[in-house]
Parts: sequence; C-alpha cells; structure tokens
Amino acid sequence: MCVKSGCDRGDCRPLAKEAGIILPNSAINRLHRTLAYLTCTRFFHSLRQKNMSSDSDSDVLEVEQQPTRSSAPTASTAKPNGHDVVDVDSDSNDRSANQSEQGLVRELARVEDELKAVTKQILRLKQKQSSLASRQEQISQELLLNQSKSLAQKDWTGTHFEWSGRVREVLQDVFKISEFRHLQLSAINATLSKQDLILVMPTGGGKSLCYQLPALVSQGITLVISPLISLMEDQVMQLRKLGVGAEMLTGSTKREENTRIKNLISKGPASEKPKLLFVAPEKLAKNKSFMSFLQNLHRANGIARIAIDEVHCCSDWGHDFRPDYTFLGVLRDLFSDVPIIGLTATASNKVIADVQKILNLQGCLVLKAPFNRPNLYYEVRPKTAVQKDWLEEVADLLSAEFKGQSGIIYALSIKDTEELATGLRERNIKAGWYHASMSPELRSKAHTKWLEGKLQVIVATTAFGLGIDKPDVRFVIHHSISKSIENYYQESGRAGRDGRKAKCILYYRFADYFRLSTLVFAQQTGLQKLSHMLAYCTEPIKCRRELVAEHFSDTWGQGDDCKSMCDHCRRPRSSEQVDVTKHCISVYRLIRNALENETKLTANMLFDLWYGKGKPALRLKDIPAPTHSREYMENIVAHFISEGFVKEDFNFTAYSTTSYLKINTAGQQKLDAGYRIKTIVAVKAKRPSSPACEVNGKKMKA
Ligand SMILES: Nc1ncnc2c1ncn2[C@@H]1O[C@H](COP(=O)(O)OP(=O)(O)OP(=O)(O)O)[C@@H](O)[C@H]1O
Repeated sequence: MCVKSGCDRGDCRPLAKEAGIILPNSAINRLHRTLAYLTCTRFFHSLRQKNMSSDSDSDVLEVEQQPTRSSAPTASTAKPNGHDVVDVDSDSNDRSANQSEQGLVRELARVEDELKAVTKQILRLKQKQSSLASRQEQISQELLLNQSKSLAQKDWTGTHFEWSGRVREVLQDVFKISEFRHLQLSAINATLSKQDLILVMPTGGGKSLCYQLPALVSQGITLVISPLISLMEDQVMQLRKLGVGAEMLTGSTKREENTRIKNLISKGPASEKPKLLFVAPEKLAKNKSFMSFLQNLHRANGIARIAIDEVHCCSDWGHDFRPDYTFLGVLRDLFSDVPIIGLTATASNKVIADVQKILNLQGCLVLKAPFNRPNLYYEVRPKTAVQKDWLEEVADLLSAEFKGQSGIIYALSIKDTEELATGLRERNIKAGWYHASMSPELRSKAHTKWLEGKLQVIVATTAFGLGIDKPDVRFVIHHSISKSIENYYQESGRAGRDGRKAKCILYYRFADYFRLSTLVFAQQTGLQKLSHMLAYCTEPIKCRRELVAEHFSDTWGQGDDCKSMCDHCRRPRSSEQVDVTKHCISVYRLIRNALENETKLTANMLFDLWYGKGKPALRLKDIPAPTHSREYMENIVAHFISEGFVKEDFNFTAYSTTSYLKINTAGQQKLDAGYRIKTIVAVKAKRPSSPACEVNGKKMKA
C-alpha cells in the first residue's frame, strides 16, 4: 500500500522517477492526501507526459487544474496562467494544505448535501411538471369539448335552411324514407352548413344517410373514406339500386377503370357525374397521383365534402386502429374549405378527442346519440368446459327459443367457427361458417345463404361484422369474450337493426381470457381494453347497459331504466363487499413458491395447486383450498388482473404464446403498506325453507 491515500499500486515513486522528479516523502504524502480523487498512477502518468513536453524545473511540480470539487486554487499558490504551484519542500505549505484539505472536505460535505436537496427538488418539480402538463392537456381537451358542446347547443334540427325543402324531397323520393331518425337531420344540416362534424351514433342508427343524402343536395362529389372493400361494395350497390351515381377506387381497381372513373368525375357530363366516390384510406396515404387528382378537383370546386366512415380507426384507443387513417390529418389543411364529417358507432370521449387531434378538427361539432340500444337484451352466461355440452345447450336454444329466427355466433378462431358450425349441423341446425381465410366466393356464398334464410345461423370470426346490415337478426351469441367493450358493442350491435327485440348472449369462461390476452398483448392498448371486457363479464350485479354507458362516457342517470333488458336487471341479486386481500396474498405466495422451484404458473396451474391438485412440491400446506367454488375464485383472480395486482408474463414457443401469472411489484408494495383489496360479490339468495306438505298421508318437502 502506498502511503495514506489508499493507492494500492505502490508505483508512484518509480513513475515519479521516470518522470524526472525526485520526491521527498512529505511531498508524496501531501499529494496523496490532496489528490485523493486521483490514483497516484493517473497523476504521475499525466505528469510524465507534461514533463516530456516542457522544460519545467524538476523541483517544481506544475499540477494541471483538474475539473473536480477540490480544485479551488489558494491565493498563495495560484499562478497568473491559472495553474497551481506546489512547492514540494515547504513545511508551511504542508500545513496550509492540511487546513485547506479540511476546508475542502467540509465544503464537499456541504456541496453534497446541497446537491441531494437540489436533486430532490428537481424530482419534485419534474413530478409537478408532468402533473401540470397532463392537467394542461386535460383543460385544453375540456375547453375543446366545451367548444364542441356549445356548437352542439345550436339548433340544427330546423327546417328553415335554404336546402330544407330539397332535403325532405330526396329523403322521400330517393331513399324512400318517411322520417329522420334521432340526430340524422341535425347532422345533415350541419354538414350542409359546411360545419366540420363528428357523428357518434349506435350501430344500425343510420349514419350512412347523413353523408349520402347531403351528397345529392350539393354540387361536386362526396369523397367517402371507408376501411373495408366489402363495405364500399355494399354501399355502392345499394346506392345504384336507388339510382344514385356512386363509384369506388381501391388498390385492386384496374388502371383503365381508374382512369375511366377519374375522367367521369372531372370531365363527365353533369348528369352522369357520380355523386359519391368511395376510397380506402390507403388510396390517399400511398397514392400521390390520386392526391394530385383530388387537388385539381378541389381547385375546380369539385369536392363537396369528405366523409370518413368508422373514424375511430384513426385512434389506437379505438378498437380497430388503421395506421393509414392517421394520414387523413392532412385533409383539413389541403382542402381547407371542404367540410369533413367523421362517423362512428363506438367512440368514448377519449377516442373522440384523439380523433379530433389526429384529423386537425379540434373543437369541431360533435353529435353524439346515446349508445343505448333499448331493444337489445344483454346476458352473460357461464360457459361449460366441455365443447359438446356447449353445443347441446346452444342447439337447444336455436331449436326452441330462436326457432325459425336468424342469428350470428361469433367465435374466436377460424378453427372454432368450422368446428362449432359442424357440431351444430350434427344437431340439425342449419349453420354455416364465415372467416377471412375463405375465398371471396365461398364467403359471399355463405353470406348470401344466410341473408336469404337458407342458414339459420352463421358462425363467424369478427371478419363478419362491419357492413352486415340484415335487419332481422334476432340473436347474436358470443362463444367467447370479445377483445374489448368496443368490439363487443359493434358485434352484438348486428342484432335487432329493425328496432325489434333481439338477444345478445355472451358465454364467458375465465380460460378464454388467456386465449385472447396472448393475441392482443403486443398491441399498445390491447391488454387494457381486454381487462375492461373481463370486468364487464365478471361484474356480479350492475346493469349491463350502465356498464357500457360508463365505458363510452355516456350519461346513465338514476332515472334511466334498462327495463329488465339485461340479465342483472331481470334477476336482481343482492350483493356485498368482501375483503379479498388474503386471497391475493395466497396467489402471490403460490406464484413465488413455484418460481423458487423454477416453475412459472399458468392460471390453470395456479387454481389446481390452490385446490390441492397439481405437483405436490408446488403446493403450500398452509394455504388451504378455497371454500368457494372455482368459478367464484376465478372471478376474484379476474379482479386482481383487472386491478393490476396480478400481471401476465408472455412466453413464446415455436408455435404458440403462453401466458403465465406474475406478481405486480407495485401491487406487492401496496399490500406491504397495508392496502386492503375489496370487491363486490353477488350473494346467493337463501332458499326459503320449503314448507312441508302431506302427500298420501306422508310428510314431504314441497
Ligand atoms: N330514417 C330512417 N328510417 C328508416 N330506416 C333508416 C333510416 N335511416 C337509416 N335507415 C336504415 O337503417 C339501416 C342502418 O343504417 P346504416 O347502415 O346507415 O347504419 P349505420 O349507422 O351505418 O350502422 P353501422 O355502424 O352498424 O354500420 C339501413 O338499412 C338504413 O337504410
């Protein structure tokens, strides 16, 4: 060890020699003390280099000022050139250096304390900055929302507009409709007034009319941006049937057809010019020649308005985000005097604000109809583990309650659609299947057979959704849970579009949650949205409509009535709040114990262990099997997942992804700090004690 400084190399003296310096002990000591931040080696290396490049006196060491906390020069040693001068032979210098060292140590401690305080302050300020920034965003959103609300206060329903007479004429003569539905006239008047507008109306509410009718009352073309080719085909076909000129351009439109349509729109005779042009968002985002065509058309006042169908696709908070939709933000600037109308059935306030931002329509008019579909009955039923039992139950339902009625069964995978439809056919139900892997011909054949009533039910993936406009769908059954409440609302919304009563039944099984979580976890908002759906399915007592209204920030006041059109309102149950903290601790312990045994637990493995099954080494003797049913306990664990106490850990194999359960550290910290987890459970009504009665003289239970 080299003197007192802690240098363990012991090579300062040979290095000093090599640098041409003869050092007395006192100088070595002092250097070690005052230059504690340097190892001796570093110091002499730098010195050697310095000496090599200068003719300095070997008795005088010129120490380069280091950018460190102990570098303040003293008046006695400071050279005019800014370098400290250390006289290695001077004892008085030695003493003063000792004093200055103590001073430096004190200063260092003070500086360190100050630094700590400043760091704390910075952290506090950063937190404040981020909370102020999010409040700022919230306030600007609220201000814009207020702007939207005040625009919505204006009376748009009037019939005093210059176009009012013509609007009614077109409604009756072209569309053969006698009366407007809620918000249709307001939306039509607003867009004809050149007001930018976002229209939120329930599925089947009649949104299409709100841009189709104005298209016939305005000069120029209405450009409709739509996410699906099948949706465009359907609309073009319907419009042509009504005698309205409509065209569509997609990525697969042939070059000649493309030119024909463009020429017709820009140069065709007025009587032959189409009034509506349907395009996919990709057409705008990826086709410069089409954008140039639109700009030329605009210069010639040829664009009446732009309608963006399924506008929630702009936002990744919406349920089917499409990156090409984000390109549509340029439209507001490029065609500044052309009114834009965005339409959707599923948008919470968050999605609306997001869409407004992306499309540059901040503060525009928002017309929002209630989400409630009063004619739809919502029910969640437990799903049996055995497929055969489920098929029996549903076949019974279709041949009794839904006999002669038309409906849809939504399934999670392509394989499921085919297996379930086959299973139903074996039980004499006229069932077909529909999914994205079928050829367009086969898909269209299945769709047509169902439309014509040759199939009672179509078992489909969500590929069968947007644009399905069969009015008399009396039931929509979900074989497993949907990816989000938005998806469920859309899919179940295919029922009862004629306004008559229809049933939406969802079969829930906890295991299905994990089939979906492994599919959606890579999406930015996938798991969060799925957890909302999980909470919807496991909700024990609350009205289903109220849950949906809350999700979409819709108003559902005390006076609002479901009219017994959901399972919870039809069969109200009493409930109680229970403390489930101990169950969470058990779950954490089982997961931790398994990890200590190098095993990760899937939900199924966890429940097996909890109920005393599975590998004995992974069981914990002091955790007794729950006294409640597995279904009850699954709902409790579902609550832990929805509330973030339990997280998932996704692991890939070559063919699949597995979800394992893991402890959320933040959840553990909360429990450590004494937090109690509480949840609401339904309380089974006590059976009234059966009065005894007498049959043939014997006492029997009634
Ligand atoms: N005022 C009206 N009176 C009667 N029928 C109408 C009226 N407006 C629209 N419809 C009909 O209602 C059905 C649903 O309309 P539309 O397809 O526009 O719904 P949507 O709001 O776009 O629904 P989704 O979001 O599910 O596609 C159509 O068959 C349409 O002809």
